[in-house]
Amino acid sequence: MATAPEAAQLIALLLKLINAKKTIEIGVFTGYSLLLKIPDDGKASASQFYTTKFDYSYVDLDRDAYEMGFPVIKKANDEHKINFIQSPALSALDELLNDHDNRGSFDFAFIDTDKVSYQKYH
Ligand SMILES: C[S@@+](CC[C@H](N)C(=O)[O-])C[C@H]1O[C@@H](n2cnc3c(N)ncnc32)[C@H](O)[C@@H]1O
Repeated sequence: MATAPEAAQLIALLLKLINAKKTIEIGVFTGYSLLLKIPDDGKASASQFYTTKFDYSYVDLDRDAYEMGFPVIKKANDEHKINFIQSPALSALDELLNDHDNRGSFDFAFIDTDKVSYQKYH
């Protein structure tokens, strides 16, 4: 299920207020909430995922739902900015932390995934 519009607007406002440059979203579904997080000058690619300091990464097990929302992402001209990682969240996060440059480097994280694992994501 996608984020409620009013929660999404709050997230977008917070991101603007803190001028977030590096963010991660765990739980993408069709991508509704990811479109809120990318400023006009944002850019990311799969090869940059573990290394850049200016990055917008999105992790989800399910690529099919993301593909369903992809035409809207394309219409917004944001497809080249998105680093979609198809992976279980915990292994993606573990891999991310293997690169010490990533530790403490994210300005914002939106966790919107399996609720029973939330404690493990911190
Ligand atoms: C509530 S939806 C995300 C909604 C999205 N943030 C939005 O606002 O449009 C939850 C998503 O988490 C994904 N998910 C569930 N368990 C996961 C896991 N262990 N690792 C990665 N993704 C997972 C599901 O495939 C689903 O797409």
